[in-house]
Amino acid sequence: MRLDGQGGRLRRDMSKGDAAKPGLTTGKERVWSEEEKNILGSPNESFRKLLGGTEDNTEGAGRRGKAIARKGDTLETLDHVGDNWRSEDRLSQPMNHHLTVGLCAGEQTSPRSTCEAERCRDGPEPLCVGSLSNVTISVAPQYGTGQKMGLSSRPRCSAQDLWTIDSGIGGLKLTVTPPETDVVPKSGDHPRESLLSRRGPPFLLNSDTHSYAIPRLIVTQDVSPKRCVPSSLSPQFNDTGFCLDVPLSGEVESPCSDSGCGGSPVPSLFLRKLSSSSGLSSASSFEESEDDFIGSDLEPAGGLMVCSSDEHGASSTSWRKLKNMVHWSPFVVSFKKHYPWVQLAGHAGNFKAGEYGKILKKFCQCEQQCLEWLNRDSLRPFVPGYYGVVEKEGEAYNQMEDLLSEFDSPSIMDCKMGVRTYLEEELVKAREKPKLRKDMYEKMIAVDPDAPTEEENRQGAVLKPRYMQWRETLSSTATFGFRIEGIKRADGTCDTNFKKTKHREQVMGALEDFVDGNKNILRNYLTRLKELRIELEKSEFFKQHEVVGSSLLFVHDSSELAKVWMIDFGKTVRLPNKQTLNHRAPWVEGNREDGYLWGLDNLINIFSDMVQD
Ligand SMILES: Nc1ncnc2c1ncn2[C@@H]1O[C@H](COP(=O)(O)OP(=O)(O)OP(=O)(O)O)[C@@H](O)[C@H]1O
Ligand SMILES: O=P(O)(O)O[C@@H]1[C@H](O)[C@H](O)[C@@H](OP(=O)(O)O)[C@H](OP(=O)(O)O)[C@H]1O
Repeated sequence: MRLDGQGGRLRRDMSKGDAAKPGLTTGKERVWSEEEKNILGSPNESFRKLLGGTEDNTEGAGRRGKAIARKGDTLETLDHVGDNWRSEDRLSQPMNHHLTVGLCAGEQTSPRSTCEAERCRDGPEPLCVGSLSNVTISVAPQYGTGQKMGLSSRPRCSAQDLWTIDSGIGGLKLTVTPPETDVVPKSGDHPRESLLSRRGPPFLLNSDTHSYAIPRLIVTQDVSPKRCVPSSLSPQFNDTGFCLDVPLSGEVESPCSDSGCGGSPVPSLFLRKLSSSSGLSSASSFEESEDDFIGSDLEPAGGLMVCSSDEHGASSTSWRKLKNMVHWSPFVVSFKKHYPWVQLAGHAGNFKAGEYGKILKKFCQCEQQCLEWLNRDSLRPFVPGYYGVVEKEGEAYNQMEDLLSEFDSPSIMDCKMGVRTYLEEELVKAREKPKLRKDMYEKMIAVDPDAPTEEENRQGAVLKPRYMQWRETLSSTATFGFRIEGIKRADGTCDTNFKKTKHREQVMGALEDFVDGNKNILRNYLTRLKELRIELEKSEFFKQHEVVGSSLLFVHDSSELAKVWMIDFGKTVRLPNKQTLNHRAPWVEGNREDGYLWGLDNLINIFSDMVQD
């Protein structure tokens, strides 16, 4: 259930300390919705933004309520009495932490017992839960850097304190959930779906109207993500196929998999225009307006898909993106520059254009938590900057750095890393609840009509792990621990026909073509890959995560600037019980090794050979 200001809720007026008194007025509790992100308070508080709260509309009681608001870098709880909101407490919100808010209001006959039953006690910010559900607000990283969070004016969460506040709104208490919680949703949950439809995103930034976060209030019963336990079962899937009598399905759930879109990589390009900035304008001139986009959602990605390529080769494009450029010397001069945004691989419909230099990728909790962590990890220079979650047209997106923005007519390559492309938990799920995939069968026979077993031909479908394993062995994933997913050359042509690029010579040929024989670019890539390896070997994040389906994005341009970043953390999951991986050991189901570093070693070897040749 989401608090959206629509539904009123009967509640007992606990005012004047007389909580248990029968016959108290009942009224409607109102919760501020996203649309009610008013600027509150007096003029000198005009930067305060309401994040969420409750209002007691008890008849005769006047308007009373409590809310959480943001002002500058601090969060505040606000008391609302009569027509005015006043600031009550200031909270320093730790970066990247989620706030859990307990609304102590509702039909409460025994506040004391509720208070005791829940974790209302002295100590660091009790989670104060009344008869209403918890509310989760998440806060964007830019919210502030304080380490401790204060509480409302009632630091001791006694029953008396709780239920005698103001007009009877039981209190609005905050607690911090550390970010180091496990990120894997409980088995059976599709994280993206569960987040968006079951309990809503933990926080949404409204990209259209604000340059900073305006979280929504979301009611949730369960604020801590669940983890799937690795299977102790031995592998049952192999290349010989699956002979299970199972229903056909368009989807096998997996973290952040977007099966609904079919799963086919669809190169697409955003065609967009950024608002022009004028001469000596300030930072605001960098902000783009959605209205400035050329065209709108003509294809599922939300941008314009003007380039596509298929299994059979390249296609050229007529795309372009306009970007504001500001030169700071000797004068600030702005002009528009054309550069492309291309989605080389991945699920169609996953991306939208974001603010200046940023892109939006469909929200995925795994990815969000990884990006948050990675942005604080030693791997920071090798991942896109992360800018929180934004909402656009009713959907949640992770906002991240557009890695193409610093390049001129970039050449791009996506390499999927690791020896396997499915999580161990996907195997477990597929065993427990096998679902046949007709779409995957069709993709399979399009590449190799002889690949399916007789059984699979009869069924006209395959299981996802079977398809994934077939893709791995057909390409260089199984033999080298990486595979090329797609290449976009400087001339705009795209190629995603690498499903059968398996052998070293084939890989080298593709790389040679990608850099157009330019040894300097190869050398620059090699340097960057080696730097990445050093950081990966040091990284705490990397040690503690099973990294599956993640890619390295290679980008260079004619200036010979050549960079590599890690992208796609939709299937990167934290290991339980302080387990760590070395990312080079062979995978045996249960050990969760992913072969990422082994793949990187091989990639580095290939680049080294090519540089020397
Ligand atoms: N931060 C970024 N900057 C620029 N381009 C990006 C960025 N992230 C992704 N892309 C582009 O989008 C493509 C797909 O990205 P990504 O792998 O994250 O998507 P996905 O839909 O999760 O993929 P998959 O289906 O493999 O899980 C990349 O190949 C790249 O072309
Ligand atoms: O590249 P192909 O041959 O099109 O195959 C897809 C690819 O393996 C994706 O990585 C995978 O998504 P995940 O990595 O998110 O599982 C997708 O599964 P899906 O269709 O279930 O989304 C596959 O269909």
